[in-house]
Amino acid sequence: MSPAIESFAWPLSRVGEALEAIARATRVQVDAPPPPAHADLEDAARTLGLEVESLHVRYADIDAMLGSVAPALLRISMTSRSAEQRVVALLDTRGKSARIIASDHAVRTVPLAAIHDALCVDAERAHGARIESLVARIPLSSEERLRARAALLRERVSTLSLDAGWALRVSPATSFLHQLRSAGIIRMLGAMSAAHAASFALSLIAWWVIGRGALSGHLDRGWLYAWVLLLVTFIPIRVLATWWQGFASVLIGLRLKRRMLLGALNMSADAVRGQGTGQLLGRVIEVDAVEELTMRGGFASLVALVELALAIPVLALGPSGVASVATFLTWLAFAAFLVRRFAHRWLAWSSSRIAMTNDMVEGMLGHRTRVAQEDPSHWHDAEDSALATYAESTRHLDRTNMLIVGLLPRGWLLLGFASIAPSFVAGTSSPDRLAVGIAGVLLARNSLVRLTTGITSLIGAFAAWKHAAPLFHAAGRAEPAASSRRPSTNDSSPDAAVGQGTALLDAHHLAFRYRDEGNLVLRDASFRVRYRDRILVEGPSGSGKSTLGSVLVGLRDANSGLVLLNGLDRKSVGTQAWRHAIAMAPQFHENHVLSETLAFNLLMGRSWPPRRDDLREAETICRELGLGPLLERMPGGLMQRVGETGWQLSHGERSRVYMARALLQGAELVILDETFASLDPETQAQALRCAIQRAPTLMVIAHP
Ligand SMILES: Nc1ncnc2c1ncn2[C@@H]1O[C@H](COP(=O)(O)OP(=O)(O)OP(=O)(O)O)[C@@H](O)[C@H]1O
Repeated sequence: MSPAIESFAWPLSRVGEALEAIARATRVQVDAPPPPAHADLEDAARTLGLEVESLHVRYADIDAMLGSVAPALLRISMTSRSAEQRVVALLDTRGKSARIIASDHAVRTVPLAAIHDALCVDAERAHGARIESLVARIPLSSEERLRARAALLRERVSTLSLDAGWALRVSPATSFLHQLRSAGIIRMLGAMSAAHAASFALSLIAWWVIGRGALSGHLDRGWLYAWVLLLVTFIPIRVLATWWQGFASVLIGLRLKRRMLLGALNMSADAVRGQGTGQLLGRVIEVDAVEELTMRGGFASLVALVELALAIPVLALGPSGVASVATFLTWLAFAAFLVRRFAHRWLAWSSSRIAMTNDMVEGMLGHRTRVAQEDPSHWHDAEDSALATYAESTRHLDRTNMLIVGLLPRGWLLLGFASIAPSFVAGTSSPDRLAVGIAGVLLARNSLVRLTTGITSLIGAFAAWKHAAPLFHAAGRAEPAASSRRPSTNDSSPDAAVGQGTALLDAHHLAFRYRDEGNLVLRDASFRVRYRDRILVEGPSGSGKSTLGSVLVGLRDANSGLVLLNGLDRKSVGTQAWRHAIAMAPQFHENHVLSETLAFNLLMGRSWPPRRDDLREAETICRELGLGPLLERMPGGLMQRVGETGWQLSHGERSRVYMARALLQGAELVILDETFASLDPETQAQALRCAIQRAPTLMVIAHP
């Protein structure tokens, strides 16, 4: 390894500082306060507006990874085994070189190959000696020996996996503008607008060159060459503008999708349940429309505005400057009136369309009930009336759209030429001014064509946005969870030195009702859960046991009262850290087996892909819960696909998968809500033994 890389790298103990340096260099959160010294890497990154993704990569793929992973913290191997491990703060890569932030905070450029070598030192150390002795036995020149050694080493380690460190991504929860800025998209849009303006300016000059020659009746060779040259220059500029536009739209679309996905995950469980599947599906469908229409409309409108801004001074330079500009501005006012009307109609049309989607999905879900309970002659009444409303609003919309698309550009062409016609007829203006006047009219017409397409798409995007916005805003609610860490009995720091008898969770006078005017489900509930407690919560059906569980775990907020975890409320701890500390296996009807492998379903609380240790632990817990025979029966074992499209787990098997999933989260308190109800007495006893043994603190909710 090049010693320079090692000396530029940060010791592992300063990895938080390296993270902060990258956040500042990439301008993610310039004003963010430094993360608390005790925060782990994931929490610290979140405070800085970044997401951390562990990098596990095969040696054969290291080059490909280096080309696309920046910014990242790369864990390099040390030349001396005793030295402290170090990380390279990779800022970005350009061709064969990379910019890194050295541990003295200076930005340095190093060869990418040096970082590659630094990542491979351990593998070389492990296998190099054997390969060396093998190559030494073959009669080769020294150059051939080097090549053979490198090829054999590559072959030997190519399938091995390397824990390469962490990729850093701007969190989709940070301000969207911030995300665009840090990805360089704003700069790209600026360059695109400048390229469009340059291409319009070129086309105007080209028009002036050819137009004045044609109108004055003599076109010499020099002017003709100039005209051809202008047209040729126009092509690369236009290609560049289109390329930037396409690239920016892909990057913006990607960020929009990630933001919406986070928003969907951040929505509260009750909000999701309250809205119903139809509404939610409608929102998700609208996300696509927002993306599609914003891209199409946004770029077209941006280009149209550049054209408009150029058209007005060009019109003013024409033969009837003031009259032409005044006519154009009046026409624009008329266009604004039509567009406003179109916007109203689109909103009405889009609401009835979305209502129909919602009703259709809800109707499909409740189809069997309808078949069983409704008189067949009334099955389609609601759909007929919704269709009639939809058809009516479509008719209104189409009429205004026809006026906008058909009348606005053509009407202007007539008015524009009419405004310069008097000076043309009277022959009072020079050919130069006449050429410029005609160019102005045509340019203004082009801007109107583009503006009508752009604005109609933007209105569509706005209507779709009204439905998708809750998802977008929900993403912004991701709270900075770095204010505290997970409480852990394994933690050796003094404030976490806990043992049996220490309070883990305190509930003070909890009250909860589902609806403002509804009955209290929890009333003045106060209790304490200590570390290592094993608690049984019993009560009749409907008495509020599951509700209590969901309040403790942080799925619902109590209307009054307080829950404290190690003396801190949820706001101070942070939702993320709270959920790390308290895990629940909800009741059967609120829990799900996803269509994925069994391992995925078990290890949902851990990083994916799983490490070997995670898989081993998952299998051990499954066997302790009596799922051993099932693992033997399933051809894929832990990697067997389960869920709707896979192996259908029985009721009792599923409840133990939920239990294992909760136990595998490494939480301090595990709440099992009626998880044992579906098990036979022998399996029940076995599963309970496992839960008691595995959960640091356990709360079991059950019927008496
Ligand atoms: N989303 C909701 N909106 C209104 N009321 C609800 C809602 N969810 C639950 N409830 C009501 O709150 C009360 C407590 O429900 P909860 O599920 O907590 O009871 P439980 O003790 O766990 O019952 P069981 O033992 O039958 O599972 C019940 O009367 C239930 O009908």
